Amino acid sequence: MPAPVSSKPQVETWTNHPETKVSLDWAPLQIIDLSKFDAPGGKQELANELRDAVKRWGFWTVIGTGVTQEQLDRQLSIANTFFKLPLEEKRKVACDFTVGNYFGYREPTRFVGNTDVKENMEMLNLPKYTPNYDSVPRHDLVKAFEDEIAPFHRLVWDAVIRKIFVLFAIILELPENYFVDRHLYDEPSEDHLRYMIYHARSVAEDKKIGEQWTAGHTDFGSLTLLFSQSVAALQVRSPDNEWKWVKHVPGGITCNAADTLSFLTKGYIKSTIHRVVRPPADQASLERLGLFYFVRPGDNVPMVPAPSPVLRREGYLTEEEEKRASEDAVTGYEYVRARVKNVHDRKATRIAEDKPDAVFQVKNLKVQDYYV
Ligand SMILES: O=C(O)CCC(=O)C(=O)O
Ligand SMILES: [Fe+2]
Repeated sequence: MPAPVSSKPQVETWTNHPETKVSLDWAPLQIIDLSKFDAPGGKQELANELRDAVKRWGFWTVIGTGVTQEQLDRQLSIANTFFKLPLEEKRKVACDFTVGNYFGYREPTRFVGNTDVKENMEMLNLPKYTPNYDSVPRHDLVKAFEDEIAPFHRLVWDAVIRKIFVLFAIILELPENYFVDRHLYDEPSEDHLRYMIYHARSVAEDKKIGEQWTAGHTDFGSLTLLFSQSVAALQVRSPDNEWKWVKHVPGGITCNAADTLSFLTKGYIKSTIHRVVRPPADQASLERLGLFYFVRPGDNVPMVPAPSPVLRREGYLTEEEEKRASEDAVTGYEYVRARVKNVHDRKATRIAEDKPDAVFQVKNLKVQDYYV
C-alpha cells in the first residue's frame, strides 16, 4: 500500500485579476438564482426563467449556488500550485487521447492548424471521487489535497448540477429525476472537475492564429459549468449567429448545454457553439486560470430522446422516431470517448482557416466538428 501523504505542500495563492475596462459586446445571458430552488413554487419559477435560455442560447449563468468564494479561491490556488509544478511531474498522469481518455494532464504540445504557433493552454481533468475511479491514477499533489478536492467535486454536483437537471425535467414535463438519473454522481461517467490555464501570447503570435485560442465548438457531454472569472475571452454564438462576449458575474457559474443533452432532447436543449479568443487589451498579458465541471452522461446511458410531452407537442419527436430510438442506441461512454479522440488525437488543432465542413458521427448521432 502506498504511504499516506502526511503534510500538504504550500499552496501558491491565486489572486483574481481586475475586470476589463474595455466595453465589449456582451451576451445578454439569463441569470438563474438557485437559492430560490427550495422555496414554494421556486423550481417552477426557475424552470420558466430557464426555458427560453436553454432553447435559444444554450448558455446562462447561475448564482445563489451555495458554493462560497472561499471554496472557489481555494480550488484556484490548488490549481495554480499544480500548474507551477515541473513538467515531468505534471506529465506523470496524462490524458490518453488514443483511446479518448480525457482524465489527467493535457500538455500544450500541438500546433494551431498549419501555423508554427503552439497551443497556449494546459489543463488537468479530475475524475469523480467514487469507488469506480479508485484505481485511476492521480498526481501526488492532487492526492495531498484530496480532503478538499473530493468534497468540492461532489458539492458541485449536489448543489448545482442536480438542480439544473431537475429544472430541465420540469421544462420538458418529465418526472423530476429523469435527467438526474441519467447523470448520477455515484454511477460511472466521464465527468470531471477541470483546472485550466491559458498563457498570454504576443500580439504577433496571436495574429498568426486569427486571435482564436480555441476555435468555435460545442462541448461533448451534457453540461459544462464554468466558474465565472474576470478575464474576458469566452464568446458564445448568439441565436442570430453573432459572436458575443461572456461577462464575468462574480460568484456566478456560467453554464452551457452540450452535445449529449441535445441528443437526449432531440435538439430542444441547444448544444451551443462557443470559442475562446485573445482577451481585450487591458487583460491580454494576464494568465487566465479557470475552474470547470464537465458533466457527461452515465457511461451506460443510451442516447435516446426523452419521452417528453413537450417534444411530441412541439414536433421534435414523432411516434415512429420514438419507437426506433432504442434500436442499436449509442451509449454515453461510446459517444464521449469517440468525440474526445476525434478532437484531440491529432498533431495540430483546428483553426478558423480550415474548411469547417467536418461532421463527426457515431451511428445516428451527428454534430459539426467545429465552427468558424
Ligand atoms: O476557457 C473557457 O472559457 C472555455 C473553454 C472551453 O470552451 C472548453 O474547454 O471546452
Ligand atoms: Fe467548450
